[in-house]
Amino acid sequence: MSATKGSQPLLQLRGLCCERDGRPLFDGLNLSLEGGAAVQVEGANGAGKTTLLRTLVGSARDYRGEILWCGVPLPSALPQMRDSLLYIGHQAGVRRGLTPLENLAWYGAPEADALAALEQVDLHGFEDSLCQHLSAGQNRRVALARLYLPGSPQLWILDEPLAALDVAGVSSLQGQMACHLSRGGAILFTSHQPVALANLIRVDLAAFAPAEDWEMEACHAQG
Ligand SMILES: Nc1ncnc2c1ncn2[C@@H]1O[C@H](COP(=O)(O)OP(=O)(O)OP(=O)(O)O)[C@@H](O)[C@H]1O
Repeated sequence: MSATKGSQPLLQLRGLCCERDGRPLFDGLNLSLEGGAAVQVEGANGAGKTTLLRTLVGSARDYRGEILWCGVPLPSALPQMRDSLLYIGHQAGVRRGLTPLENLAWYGAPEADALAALEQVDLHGFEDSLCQHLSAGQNRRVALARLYLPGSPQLWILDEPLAALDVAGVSSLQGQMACHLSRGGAILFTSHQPVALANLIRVDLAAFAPAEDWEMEACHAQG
């Protein structure tokens, strides 16, 4: 599978394999992602989606295979990649003891930009409320407001960005993702639900699950 359109992909995975607790989650994962394209990583609970994303952003280093940023392998390319990366993980990175405005300021957003972004995610009127007093969906919106700030990095890696969002929130986010792609950005994200985007490659980790003989061997070892 390939999301490559031009000469040099932004991100390439070659034969990627991740294990946890001695159990292979996926193996032989190949992927290319270039500007203007999106990849949706799918898979059952526990398939390894979050593990994959954490591996790609350099939070987990125990993998086999190669990850390349603009043709240069990680980990040496990690600093360059992080300069062009906006990662929103499963926990969303919202500081619950701060307000939405303070959260965006923590990421360096000027107040005018932060206010505009919070308006875009429909948090007008909640800018100065403590995040610990906001709902799950509102906290997800605080995290996603970073996607609406000007000068967004080229590569977005998003773990379950649609989780906890209502219908209007999903629609707004899909629009923002499409806008990012139209500007030449690239997105790799996980989601259990369908996402309407042009130029979307869907990757099901089940296709890269370990061969059954691994499970057979495990059974024999136990028996
Ligand atoms: N640090 C860790 N130590 C041990 N096991 C781990 C660790 N991180 C993840 N795992 C295991 O790896 C498997 C994959 O977890 P992961 O969170 O990547 O799945 P996922 O596909 O994102 O699942 P979900 O859809 O439920 O979010 C799980 O069985 C999990 O228990």
